[in-house]
Amino acid sequence: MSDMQSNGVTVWFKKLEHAMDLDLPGYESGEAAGMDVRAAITEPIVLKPGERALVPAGFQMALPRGYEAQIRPRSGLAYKYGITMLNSPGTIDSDYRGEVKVLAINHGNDPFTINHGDRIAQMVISPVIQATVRKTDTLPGTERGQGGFGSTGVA
Ligand SMILES: O=c1ccn([C@H]2C[C@H](O)[C@@H](COP(=O)(O)OP(=O)(O)OP(=O)(O)O)O2)c(=O)[nH]1
Ligand SMILES: [Mg+2]
Repeated sequence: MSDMQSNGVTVWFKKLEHAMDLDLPGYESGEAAGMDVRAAITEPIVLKPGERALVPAGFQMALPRGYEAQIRPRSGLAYKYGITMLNSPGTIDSDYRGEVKVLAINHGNDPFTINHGDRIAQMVISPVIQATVRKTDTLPGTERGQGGFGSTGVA
């Protein structure tokens, strides 16, 4: 992908031993927001309804400072089988150098098998802001005030 297409943001990947036969995460269409992430496992994982598993993705990565990667569900797996990410969106910090993993959970009614190489999740690269944290005893007032959790009605 050219720098023009990628908005000048480069992400570096290092494949791990157990994933040498797999494609690195990749965009499946020209303007896809997420790169699909594959399961890098030595034997299939069977998730019974309600079960979760930390699925290795087979790579380490380096994001530029000021960016995160979000591990999100694929809607097809969610719709057809109830497979999602328990911590969605999972957060990959730009200073993380461990193997990326996917925390999958089966919210469906049937056991679901994850095989080596399956596209189990997608990963979106996103800018983040690290705010300056300051302490005060008085916050600026607003029209909403403390109203929340449906205070404006439902329809
Ligand atoms: O779906 C995920 C979520 C996290 N991570 C890795 C990358 C991330 O940078 C690190 C820490 O994640 P997070 O901050 O969400 O977890 P934590 O429980 O706060 O752990 P820590 O104390 O290590 O920050 O774990 C993944 O590989 N997959
Ligand atoms: Mg953390």
